[in-house]
Amino acid sequence: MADQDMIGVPEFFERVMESVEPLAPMSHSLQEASGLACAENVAAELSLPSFDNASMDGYAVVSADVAGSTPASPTVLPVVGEIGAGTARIMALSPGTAVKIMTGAPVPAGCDAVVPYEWTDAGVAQVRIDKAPKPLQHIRRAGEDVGRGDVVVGANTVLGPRQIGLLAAVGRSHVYSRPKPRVVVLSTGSELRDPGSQVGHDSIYDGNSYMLAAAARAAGAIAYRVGIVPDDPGTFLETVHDQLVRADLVVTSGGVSAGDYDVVKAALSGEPDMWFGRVAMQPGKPQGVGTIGEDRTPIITLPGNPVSAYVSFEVFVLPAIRKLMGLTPYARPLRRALLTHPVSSIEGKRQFLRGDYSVPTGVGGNAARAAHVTPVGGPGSHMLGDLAASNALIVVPESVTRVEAGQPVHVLALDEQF
Ligand SMILES: Nc1nc2c(c(=O)[nH]1)N[C@H]1C(S)=C(S)[C@@H](COP(=O)(O)OP(=O)(O)OC[C@H]3O[C@@H](n4cnc5c(N)ncnc54)[C@H](O)[C@@H]3O)O[C@H]1N2
Ligand code: MOO
Repeated sequence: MADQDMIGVPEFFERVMESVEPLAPMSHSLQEASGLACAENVAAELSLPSFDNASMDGYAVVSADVAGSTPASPTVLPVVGEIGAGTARIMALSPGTAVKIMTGAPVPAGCDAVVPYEWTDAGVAQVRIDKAPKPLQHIRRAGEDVGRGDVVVGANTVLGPRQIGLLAAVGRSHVYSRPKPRVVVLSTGSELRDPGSQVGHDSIYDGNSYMLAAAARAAGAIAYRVGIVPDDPGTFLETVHDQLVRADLVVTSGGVSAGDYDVVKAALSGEPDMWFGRVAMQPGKPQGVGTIGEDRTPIITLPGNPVSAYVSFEVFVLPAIRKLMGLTPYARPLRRALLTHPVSSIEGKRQFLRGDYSVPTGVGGNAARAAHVTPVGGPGSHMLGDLAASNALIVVPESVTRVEAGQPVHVLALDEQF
């Protein structure tokens, strides 16, 4: 039976994405910039290498002086000096002489090859050369890697280790990039207690705010776990407003369904920008999104059942965090896998089932090498043990009610970096 009041996952996704905009770029030190999206085209202010230098420890020579050297017919040259890496003094090499040189040291003027130690007797006052380097051999030429003025990192590039290394190598200490969003996480429910305290038959530990804060950090955000707010709309509103000063995004769990104490809905339904409703998915049906406060800070209100909260985070909050960070794609990419056991699903809802996803790395035929996914546990949205035992969500489309073993399905690989 079609439910008129229910919106589809793509529609709710759009609502969530419309509530967030990429954060304004700011200058970050290279240490801080790791994992951020670059917001400028960085042009190298110097070339790499920035001067001709030795690629081997050995002797700087004029190649013509040592041409034809062999063990049977070696060349012997006087060693007239030594240049280590970090030596700024420019030395010139006179023909018929050799200068000891270390890897990375600037080659002296006139030198056009370096003879590695292994091709010599490693002499100090004079050196016997048993093998001839070709012209330019063992010399790293200025600019052969990066030219001065080259764009070394473009806008929107994610600043990973290689980019950070390159920026440092061309002398940049800071880079304009989009900051990590500050995500305030709070959980609602008068039944909730902090781990480490006592629970009775009327109370449970607050797993969600820890889980969601950890998920926000894993997504690249700075997470502030506010913790538990009781089922009192006044206290909830006061707590949220107090947090807005340090929030680029607020994420709540619980209090959004049809119960008598659904505090989040009760507190926020008067807000002009808020939308509460039902989304055609399982788990994760009751949802809310909007903005709050003078700065219109985005707020996403997730359902309280732990698996519902986690699935909703993966499907909606993670993409919102990535949009704030300027990271694309926003949503986790779907992967294809063969189902090892049949699953059934509810018509009209997109089902997210827990699974164990594996990509074989060994040899074998196509089927043997294909990724597989095994369902883990049932569909219950309270099954946190099964969630923790899984590494993927199996996505069953709205129109599908059963998928047989051996059939391909889409999965969200939860630990995949993208
Ligand atoms: N009459 C109806 N009842 C419910 C409906 C409905 O449509 N009609 N929807 C169900 C679905 S689906 C979900 S999902 C939940 C969502 O409810 P809420 O968002 O209001 O969440 P709560 O009622 O506060 O809690 C639900 C459940 O999760 C536990 N919980 C909550 N917070 C935490 C936490 N931080 N850590 C661990 N566990 C938590 C809570 O104790 C409840 O058991 O509503 C259904 N009901
Ligand atoms: O839609 Mo609820 O999230 O199934 O438990």
